[in-house]
Amino acid sequence: MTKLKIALQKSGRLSDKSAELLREAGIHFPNDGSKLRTEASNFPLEIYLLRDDDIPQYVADGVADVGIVGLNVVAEKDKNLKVAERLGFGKCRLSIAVPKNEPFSGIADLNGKRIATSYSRIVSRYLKEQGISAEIHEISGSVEIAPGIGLADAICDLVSTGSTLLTNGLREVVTVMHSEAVLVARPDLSREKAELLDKLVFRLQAVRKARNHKYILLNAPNERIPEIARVLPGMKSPTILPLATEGWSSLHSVVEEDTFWEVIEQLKALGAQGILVVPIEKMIV
Ligand SMILES: Nc1ncnc2c1ncn2[C@@H]1O[C@H](COP(=O)(O)OP(=O)(O)OP(=O)(O)O)[C@@H](O)[C@H]1O
Ligand SMILES: O=P(O)(O)OC[C@H]1O[C@H](OP(=O)(O)OP(=O)(O)O)[C@H](O)[C@@H]1O
Ligand SMILES: [Mg+2]
Repeated sequence: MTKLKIALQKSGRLSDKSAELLREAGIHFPNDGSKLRTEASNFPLEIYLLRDDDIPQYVADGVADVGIVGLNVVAEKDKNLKVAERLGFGKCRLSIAVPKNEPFSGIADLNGKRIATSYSRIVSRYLKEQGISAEIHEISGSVEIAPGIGLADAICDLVSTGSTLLTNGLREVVTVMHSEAVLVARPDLSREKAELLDKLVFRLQAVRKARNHKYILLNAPNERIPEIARVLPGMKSPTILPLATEGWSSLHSVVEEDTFWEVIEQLKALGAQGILVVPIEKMIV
């Protein structure tokens, strides 16, 4: 039987969330932390646990068929890979930062400067696009220390909360790219493997949509139902059920996580009562 081979980060920022996403998609596999190769028991999937930097190369070489890795690593390694799905976790940005007291009036200030980074390819490409000529110092980690020890004038590294920059006396001045975990695939998969990839993507989408939506139930006077239904269009239209209390109905729908609180405010203003919000496990539209 054909199996799809997937590469996941062994241990790091993406590991737990990658495994959790597969489990939520109903794919079960043993993960005792020491085995670097394992198999799903209920989906034709073989799992390799690797360093994240190696994943694009393994997928490009056909050692693995697909992989979960940060878009930042995909862009840096620059292999011929297809992004099959954005996964919505591991969100961060790749930014240029300078010592906090250093004046910075624009990207042109980087001309002739030394920039320390682990992302030399992305940074070179970016500086070239911007017409800036700077010296790039490639280092593999602890990039934020570079200006403090006289190794560079600026850095380019991943930022999420900004606390690492703050602790190291740096300030973010330019965002080079936004990143999140993505599922990447080799573009030349066999038909059987491409079908398995489609099945996997379908399941991941169902999990992701469910995570981004909530199921909402509320009571409302019948005369307010049309207005409330406009605020809560749901997947097609809301379900409306009569309550035992004369002149009242119960309305069920789905609401997006991002707009959730604004929608609740509007519903309250429209006279909704007894609002219940529950998580959705899977969502297939
Ligand atoms: N602060 C952050 N917030 C959110 N996501 C991040 C953050 N830092 C990194 N990431 C994302 O997680 C990915 C993995 O980061 P991690 O620090 O685990 O990598 P690593 O140290 O290179 O791991 P490995 O040992 O596998 O090489 C990054 O490539 C990026 O996409
Ligand atoms: O903006 P913040 O929330 O502070 O996050 C940014 C830091 O996170 C990442 O490092 P990580 O903590 O993963 O350590 P690593 O460099 O050892 O991989 C990244 O390289 C930054 O140093
Ligand atoms: Mg790495």
